[in-house]
Amino acid sequence: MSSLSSGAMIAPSVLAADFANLQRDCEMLNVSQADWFHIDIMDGVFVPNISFGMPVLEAIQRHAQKPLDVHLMIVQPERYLETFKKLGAEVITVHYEACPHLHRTIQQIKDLGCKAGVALNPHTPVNVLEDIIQDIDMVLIMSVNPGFGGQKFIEHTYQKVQKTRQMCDMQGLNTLIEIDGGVNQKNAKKLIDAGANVLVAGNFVFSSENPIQTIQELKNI
Ligand SMILES: O=C(CO)[C@@H](O)[C@H](O)COP(=O)(O)O
Ligand SMILES: [Fe+2]
Repeated sequence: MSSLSSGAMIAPSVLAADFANLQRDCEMLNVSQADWFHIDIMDGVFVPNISFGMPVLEAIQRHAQKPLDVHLMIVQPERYLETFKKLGAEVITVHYEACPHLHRTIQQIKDLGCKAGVALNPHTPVNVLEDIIQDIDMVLIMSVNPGFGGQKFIEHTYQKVQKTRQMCDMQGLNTLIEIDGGVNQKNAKKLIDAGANVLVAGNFVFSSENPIQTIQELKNI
């Protein structure tokens, strides 16, 4: 897993790729400066949308040459952790709001040899992580309501990033902070300054004229 001394890791969200040209888009990400492939799994229950499931992930795995960062927007994610590991997940993120036994779920992810992330919806305060932060590798802060790509970035996110970074610093932790939703060139620098070190970008990358260059520009921030 790559990391940088400055700037942020970039995880383009495959949800915004052209599914009729998935191999082409995976190969584009392979040659780009992207660090991870961000994979959004939505079940139509936890979020009001269904994205894609195992067969599509299997196809992505065949072509992706970078770590798969799997964002599970599903209820009872513990049912499928092993399957996602088999399908190439290196980072598995579950939602705080979907896991009544979060500590156990995190242990299950780590026992599989994956990095464990916890995602927070926009309305969930970061202090709910106080007693789990030392056990996780990444906090994913949703900067839109989960379920759809292409939404408008929620400005309050900067404050949540700062608070999360402070919480990590106070406990001497180097936890990754990933921001997901509406990320673009305008908000990326402020997010990094606030303490983010992984930026997910879907539409900003895939709807741009030159996605490779767009990723490079985000990477240079
Ligand atoms: O998890 C989600 C949405 O629920 C995201 O990963 C989106 O797929 C990001 O897409 P953009 O907002 O960058 O278009
Ligand atoms: Fe996501």
